[in-house]
Amino acid sequence: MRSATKNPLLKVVILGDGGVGKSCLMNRFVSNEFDEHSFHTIGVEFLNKDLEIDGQTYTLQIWDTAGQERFKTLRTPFYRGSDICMLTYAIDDKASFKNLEIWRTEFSYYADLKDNNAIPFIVVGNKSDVSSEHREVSMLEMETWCNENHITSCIETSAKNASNVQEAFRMAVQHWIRLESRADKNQTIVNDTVNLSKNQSDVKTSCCGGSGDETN
Ligand SMILES: Nc1nc2c(ncn2[C@@H]2O[C@H](COP(=O)(O)OP(=O)(O)OP(=O)(O)O)[C@@H](O)[C@H]2O)c(=O)[nH]1
Repeated sequence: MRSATKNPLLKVVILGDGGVGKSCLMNRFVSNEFDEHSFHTIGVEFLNKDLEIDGQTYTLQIWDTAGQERFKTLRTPFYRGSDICMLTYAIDDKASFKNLEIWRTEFSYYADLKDNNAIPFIVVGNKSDVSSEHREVSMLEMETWCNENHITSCIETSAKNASNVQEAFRMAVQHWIRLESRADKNQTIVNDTVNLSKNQSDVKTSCCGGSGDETN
């Protein structure tokens, strides 16, 4: 998180296969608009949007990336410094769901993650408005994959009818808040440990000083 502005600024990257609806999700969330004929993204685009949670306003800097393989070199430099990674697929496209693993690996590599748990991943199954005969991925499959990959946040959305889009971003930030407060607690423990060893070395010094005085 960068704290140059008054509100915490969170960098959110949206990843997933071309055509799953990443640009539409961002535009629905930021502008409450939907484009039936959205064009493929080339490289990356970003938009900012404020979100309030428990009286605190967070500025989300949302990076919409190009899902097509040919744009890989254009998108990957933008992964570093991310606070939240949204792994997206379309519920009527099984291949896009299967590719989540590839997206997660690509993100972890180029964001230079040491620990996958250090960044909130959220899995988003978009196009939940499609009719049941077109559905290729069930909720259970999504939840199972998330459990297996230790991802605790997942949700189905529709950028088309606006279902759960606000909730998806809210869920991601809430997850980030939980991880951040856990990291703060760990930092407090580390600081206490350092202080404790500092006190011990103070004691040693005065001991040595004391014995030195005695020999003189
Ligand atoms: N039915 C339905 N269609 C959607 C939804 N979201 C996006 N689409 C359609 O899916 C197509 C692709 O949407 P985009 O948002 O451009 O997809 P993208 O993931 O950004 O694609 P790339 O830029 O190539 O990575 C467009 O025709 C959208 O209108 C949705 O929730 N429901």
